Amino acid sequence: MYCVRNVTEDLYWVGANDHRLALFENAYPIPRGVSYNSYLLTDEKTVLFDTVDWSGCRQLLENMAHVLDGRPLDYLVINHLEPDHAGSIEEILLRWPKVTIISNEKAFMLMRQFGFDVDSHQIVEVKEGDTFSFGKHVVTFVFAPMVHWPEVMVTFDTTNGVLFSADAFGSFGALDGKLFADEVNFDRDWLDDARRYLTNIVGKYGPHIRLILKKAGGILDQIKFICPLHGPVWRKDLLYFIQKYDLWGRYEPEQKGILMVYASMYGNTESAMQALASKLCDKGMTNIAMYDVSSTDVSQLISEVFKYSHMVLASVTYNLGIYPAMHNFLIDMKALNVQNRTIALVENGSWAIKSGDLIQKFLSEEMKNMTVLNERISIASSLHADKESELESLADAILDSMQ
Ligand SMILES: Cc1cc2nc3c(=O)[nH]c(=O)nc-3n(C[C@H](O)[C@H](O)[C@H](O)COP(=O)(O)O)c2cc1C
Repeated sequence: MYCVRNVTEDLYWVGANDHRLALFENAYPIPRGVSYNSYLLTDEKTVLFDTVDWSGCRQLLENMAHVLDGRPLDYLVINHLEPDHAGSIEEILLRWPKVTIISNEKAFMLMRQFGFDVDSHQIVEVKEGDTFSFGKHVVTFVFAPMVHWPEVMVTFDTTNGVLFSADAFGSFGALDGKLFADEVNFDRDWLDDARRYLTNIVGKYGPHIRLILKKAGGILDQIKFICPLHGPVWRKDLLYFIQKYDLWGRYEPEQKGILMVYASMYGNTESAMQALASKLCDKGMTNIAMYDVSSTDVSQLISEVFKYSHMVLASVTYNLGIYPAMHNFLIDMKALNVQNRTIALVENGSWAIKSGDLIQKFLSEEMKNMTVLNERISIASSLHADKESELESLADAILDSMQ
């Protein structure tokens, strides 16, 4: 059965939802599923903007057949060549051999690399700022390299203000009918997944996010819809989401609050973190999120890192090193260019306590603009009541640093 929705009068969402995939990019858990968004414009010419993952191809074809209603497909615009969007290109070319493909030089190179037979079809190679008319609708192409691949471009329809934003402004989560961000409680139900999507996938490329925001800044008043390749379409309150992107692209936190992450084998480090959290709450700071590094997917931790201003990292010593899951979290933060955070450390060990120094060294030498507080709690196996004052001082130091 076809499943389409109008974005505007003559623009249709013709994508597919996926609740079966467990790991996006074979890496990120997606318990809420994901959508592959593809859009079909029915102007004097018909135009498909990007395709879907191969797994959604049948749905795409059924949706297209319904909207086209016997008309041919005239143009295929490819903004992003990653297979979760480009996987159905070859099928489109087989079914509509007369279609003209519009994309850029790098994307055409990738199409050939991935084995799509583009050279036996009409192609139009566009450059930054080129325009193209499909009848009523005139679009312009804006390059957005590394958001999230080098060939990425976004297409702006100057006629109706639709921005086809590729992976930018996307989110994990299947749509399940609700196409528009204003049809869901985005802040409550979607923001965490939108942040987890962006920060894990493109977090490393903050400067590139800032560049595309700068380009969009020039035409902000003309953008009426943002149509990303995953997740809801934006037609109201666009600035809410643009401002989040601005923060994430600058590695600035969304909230003053504390992310507490611990690595604990037998529960003593965990117990110390609970005691510290209670002290912080006693003193009035309740915006705290606590995670066990061993049982939390690192993509969720990364998302939380981008949200909160402060962190407490607590780790046992393990074979004279940092506990492996905590070490992995640090490596991930570094890989994604996380910066501008204030961190307090708690370490634990039973005979040679090393984890605090090692984490401090990693944060100071391997990462940028990470402030580590001087106060640190060092636990010999378990935290005893005589260390209550140290707990108190650490809580005070964290709160002072939040002023
Ligand atoms: C495989 C293994 C390696 C460990 N290596 C060290 C170590 O190098 N130095 C140390 O002081 N403690 C080491 N420990 C002990 C733990 O770090 C220690 O018992 C800690 O207090 C446990 O805290 P927890 O209750 O939060 O798990 C090791 C424990 C295990 C199981």
